[in-house]
Amino acid sequence: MRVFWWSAPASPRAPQPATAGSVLIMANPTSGGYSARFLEKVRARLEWHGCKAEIRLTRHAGEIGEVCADPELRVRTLVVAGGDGSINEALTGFQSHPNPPQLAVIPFGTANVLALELALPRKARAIADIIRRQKTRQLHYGLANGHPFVLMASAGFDAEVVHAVPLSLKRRLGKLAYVITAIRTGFGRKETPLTITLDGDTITGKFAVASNARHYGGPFVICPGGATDPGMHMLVLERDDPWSSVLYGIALLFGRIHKARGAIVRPFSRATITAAGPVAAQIDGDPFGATPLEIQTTDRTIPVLVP
Ligand SMILES: Nc1ncnc2c1ncn2[C@@H]1O[C@H](COP(=O)(O)OP(=O)(O)OP(=O)(O)O)[C@@H](O)[C@H]1O
Repeated sequence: MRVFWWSAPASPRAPQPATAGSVLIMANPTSGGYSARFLEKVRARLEWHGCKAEIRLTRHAGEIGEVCADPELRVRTLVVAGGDGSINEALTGFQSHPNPPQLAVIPFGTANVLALELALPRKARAIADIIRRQKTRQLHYGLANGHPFVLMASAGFDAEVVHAVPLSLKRRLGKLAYVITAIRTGFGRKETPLTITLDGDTITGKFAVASNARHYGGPFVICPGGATDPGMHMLVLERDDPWSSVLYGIALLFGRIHKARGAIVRPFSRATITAAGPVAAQIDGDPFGATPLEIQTTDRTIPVLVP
């Protein structure tokens, strides 16, 4: 068996001394599309250019957040090799770090919407060159019940699917697992009306997503502006019965969701999403409990490496 040199990663509780200017790659080996070979190519290219790079594989959920919150973490660039959930962990960890490093992304993950948002390349060499060149943009993010999110926070049908999708199915089938779970969930569920307040205005709907990004669920555009622009938009759908969900799904595929009947897209600074009973919620594609959600835009940013 081939043993890679990083196969025995250091404990996050006993971080190795790290030099300023160095690169730490935190890789989630359970993320969709994970490839040790790909990581090694990125590392080798960086080292070839004289850039010191260490790879650590996570051993449990939450480890990226722990490493990113650790004040002893003193690297110039923290690279997340994983999906949107892993990136959210890093962002959350950075909230507790006195001087967080800049963020870079090696896009694994089932969807990796942030990689689309930042137009990241898919080739190892090109990604290494982004890390090496150090060109940054400011990544804006919002807060949902005080928790940071970079893509979206939502309540309703999509969050129910995120809660229900079995991990084994997601690992086996990737995005198709969400489609299968959506079909299974869609026919048995009870619709719950949501009340959404947007900077004081109240609207009602069955599904609401506060989007900090242009894309949703893949390369599908749902609102203007992106994660590197300030401000957020709320998309509210009036209906979520199975037939309406299919029609909204088609509109989403064609980038026409904002024009669909019963769809509203509005910019906002502060929003709440409430319901008579708890409705499933998600942020950045991972389960996030249930309503009520209190969402706010912030003027906080972190530097992220871009092409
Ligand atoms: N070693 C690990 N074992 C189990 N879970 C992990 C491990 N490392 C990270 N995780 C968790 O896995 C979750 C999902 O990972 P990630 O987002 O990287 O991949 P994904 O689910 O395939 O992609 P996406 O979020 O784009 O759909 C993260 O929220 C993270 O907490």
